Amino acid sequence: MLNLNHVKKQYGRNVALNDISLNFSRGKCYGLVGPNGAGKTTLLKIISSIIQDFDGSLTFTDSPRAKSKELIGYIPQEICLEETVTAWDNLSFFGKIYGLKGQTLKLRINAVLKDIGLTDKAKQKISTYSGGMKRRLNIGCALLHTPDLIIMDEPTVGIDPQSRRYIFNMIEKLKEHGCTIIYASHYMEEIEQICDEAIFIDKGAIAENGRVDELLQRYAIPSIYLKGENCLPKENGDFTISPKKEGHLILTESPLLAMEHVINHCKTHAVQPEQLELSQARLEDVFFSLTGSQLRD
Ligand SMILES: Nc1ncnc2c1ncn2[C@@H]1O[C@H](COP(=O)(O)OP(=O)(O)OP(=O)(O)O)[C@@H](O)[C@H]1O
Repeated sequence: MLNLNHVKKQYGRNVALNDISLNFSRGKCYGLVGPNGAGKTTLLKIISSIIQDFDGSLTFTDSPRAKSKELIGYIPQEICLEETVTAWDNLSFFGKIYGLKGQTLKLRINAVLKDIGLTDKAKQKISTYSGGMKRRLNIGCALLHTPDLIIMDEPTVGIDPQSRRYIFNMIEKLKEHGCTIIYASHYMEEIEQICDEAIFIDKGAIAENGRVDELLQRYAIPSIYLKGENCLPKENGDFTISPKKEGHLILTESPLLAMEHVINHCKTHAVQPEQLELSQARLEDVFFSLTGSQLRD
C-alpha cells in the first residue's frame, strides 16, 4: 500500500535518514526499531506528511483515497490531549480536524470510545484519567477518520500490562479490518509479539528488515541456561559458554544436543542442576547483533 523510494532527510549537516527504500503491504504490522537518534521519528513524520521537506518520494499504491491526510492516522510519542476538557470534547476536536461533522462525527466518536474502552468515561475530564486511559484516548483521536495506515510512535510508554494488552488487541482488530500499522518501539518483546515484520534502523540507514520469525532464525543464537555446582561439562564440544548470573549460558546452534550433553554429564557425575532451561531466541539478540551494545546519546 505504501512504497518509500530513496528517502533522505538532513538537518543542517546531520543526516537523519539516508537512502531509505521500503514497501509496506495492507493488513500487516511493521515494527520499527533502532537506538536513540536512529531516525525512527523522522521517518514516521515523513510518512505522515508532518515533515514535507525531504529528498526521495512516497507512493501510496492501492488506495482510492488521494490525500495522505485522509489515509493516515498518526499517534505521536507525546500525549496530545487537552487536559481541561472531556474525552468527548477531545475526540470531537480531532474529528473536526479530519473533516467529520454532525451525525457522522457523533457516530464515529461513539464507535471509537467503544474500541478504546472509554465509553463510560467519555464525559470525564482528561486531568482525572490514568496514564493508560490517556494513551488509549491518544490512539482513539487518530482513528476517528478510519485511516488505512496507522502510525504509532511508542504507544505503550508508561502504561500498565492491562492497557498494553488492550492496545495489542486493538491492533489485531485493526489488522483484521485491513489496516496497515507501523509501530515504533524500544520494547523488543512487543515487536516480537504483535509485528509481522521488523525494520531495524541505525544511524539513519536500514540495518535489516524482514519477517520477525526469519530474522530470529537468521540472527539469534539459541542457548541453554545452566545453574548448579559441578554441572558444567569439562568437554564443551562446539558450544560457546559464558557466565550469567550464578550459572552459565551455553550458546549453541544445536540446543537439544547441548542439553543431552549436560544431562549425560550430570547423570555420570550424580549431580543435580538447580536450573536447566532452553532459552528461546529473542529479537533483542537480533537488535544487539545489528546495532552493537555501545551506549547511544
Ligand atoms: N528538528 C530537528 N532538528 C535537528 N535535528 C533533529 C531534529 N529532529 C531530529 N533530529 C536529529 O535527527 C536524528 C534522528 O532523530 P529521530 O528523532 O528521528 O531519532 P529516533 O530514532 O526517533 O530517536 P528516539 O528513539 O530517541 O526517539 C538525530 O540525530 C536527531 O538529533
